[in-house]
Amino acid sequence: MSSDVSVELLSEHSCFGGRQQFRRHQSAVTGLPMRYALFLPPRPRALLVFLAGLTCSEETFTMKAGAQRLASELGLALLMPDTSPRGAAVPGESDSWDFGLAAGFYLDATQPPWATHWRMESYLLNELLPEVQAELGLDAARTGISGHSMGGHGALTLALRHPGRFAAVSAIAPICAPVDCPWGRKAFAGYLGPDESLWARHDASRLMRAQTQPPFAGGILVDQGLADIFLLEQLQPEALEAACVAVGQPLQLRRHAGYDHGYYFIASVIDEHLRHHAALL
Ligand SMILES: N[C@@H](CCC(=O)N[C@@H](CS)C(=O)NCC(=O)O)C(=O)O
Repeated sequence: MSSDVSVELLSEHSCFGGRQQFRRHQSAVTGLPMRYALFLPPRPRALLVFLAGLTCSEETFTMKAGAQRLASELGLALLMPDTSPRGAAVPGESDSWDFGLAAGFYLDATQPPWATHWRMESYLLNELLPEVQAELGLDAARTGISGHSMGGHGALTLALRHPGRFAAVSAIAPICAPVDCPWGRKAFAGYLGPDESLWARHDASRLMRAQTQPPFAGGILVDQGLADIFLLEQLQPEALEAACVAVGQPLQLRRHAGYDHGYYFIASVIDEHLRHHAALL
């Protein structure tokens, strides 16, 4: 258990020789209590942050992906943050499933009424991650990031926006070009306002194109199901692929016939993501 008294252990479960914990702590950044899940293998030698998608919480990946068995074997601690602040009672926060609650998009909102609490980027980078890294004695060279859908967007953009903070990156069915898709446009308009020039700073494909040299020498792994109903309109992996080609960034983009957007797909490819990170961290 964390030695930090401000971290509350909500539950703990033995799991593949390690411990699956659910925790809550008070965030100064969001001004709210925040929940997260942490899987601790018997001998943690690296840390993988996994960001979940729209409608999810810290429980979703933890309970559905089946990542703990191999993570335990590889010595990977797994950190699963929540997908937005909760409990702020911002008017309209639960009006739609793709904006507000469980739809934080891993950025800091600048627009009222979101800007006060919806600060997931600063919360993750300046608060949660340093806290967990310090507890485990693991630095950035031993930290990777991955995610699914909105969380894949989060993994790619946070790694690109914060060079040196993550030594490995991967994503499963990520939103690759949010400036050009309905989910991204709705979120960015609401959280960042009407000036679209500011949106590009949170768009993985545009951020990649702006690189002067390939940022991830170890390569990026992306898996995408071809029976994913969100593929064409929302996810657009071809935009990330083209951006990586343009800057010489190695990208392994694997397209899987028959797989949809859900956790059966994630469970089917998660082992290779864990191995990707374990090899680089
Ligand atoms: N709420 C939407 C879909 C939301 C959705 O597919 N969310 C994805 C992330 S974008 C997810 O992981 N959902 C949780 C789950 O499948 O357990 C719907 O019902 O059509």
